[in-house]
Amino acid sequence: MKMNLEKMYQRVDVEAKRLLSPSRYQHTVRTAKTAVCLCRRFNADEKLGRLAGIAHDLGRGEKPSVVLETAKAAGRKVSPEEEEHPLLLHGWYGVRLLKAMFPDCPVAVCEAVEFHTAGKPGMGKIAKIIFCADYLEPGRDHLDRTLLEMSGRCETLDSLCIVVLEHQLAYLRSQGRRIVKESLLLYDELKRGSCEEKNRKLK
Ligand SMILES: Nc1ncnc2c1ncn2[C@@H]1O[C@H](COP(=O)(O)OP(=O)(O)O)[C@@H](O)[C@H]1O
Repeated sequence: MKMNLEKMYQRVDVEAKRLLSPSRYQHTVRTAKTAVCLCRRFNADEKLGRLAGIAHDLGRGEKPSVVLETAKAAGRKVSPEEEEHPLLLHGWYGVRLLKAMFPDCPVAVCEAVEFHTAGKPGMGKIAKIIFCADYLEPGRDHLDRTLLEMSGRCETLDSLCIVVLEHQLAYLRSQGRRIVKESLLLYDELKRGSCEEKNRKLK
């Protein structure tokens, strides 16, 4: 029999508490709550958003070197950015843990966990919500008034993703960090979509 999403949430919550530091666990709880708010705002399934929120950092408790070795041993293609900064692989690792617990975990939740750090073009609604919720949950140090005001004004989930991505990419560039290709492709895709939307409205 398929386990329901509430039971899955409760089991992942216990696992997240066990695997993560107290502050990282609190971040996952706030991300789940923020995800529920975004699901209501953008008309997505709240139960999926809540589960993906509590699960998104399951892989964050493992040492980055172990995650990198596991990825290589499993035959996953590792990009130069991931090789240099294996923390980027914690979403991939987290999905392995999640699927080991629930082989029938919903695809939308797995996608959200796997791609929550850098995003990827074509990702679905729940993945976009977790991408934003992870960045905008109220405990984040980088939140300032401008970011909160801009986020609050967004009428669509895609425009919220653009605000989050622009903030995140500007920060990474200011630190001289290499940016993952998928983030740039996602950004292009979202910007193209928003131009098409504007053109449609003008017609
Ligand atoms: N698009 C990206 N390209 C390159 N590095 C990134 C990108 N997005 C996030 N990172 C880096 O990956 C690491 C993990 O990100 P994240 O999971 O958001 O960490 P945290 O939850 O601790 O803020 C961070 O060091 C972050 O700077």
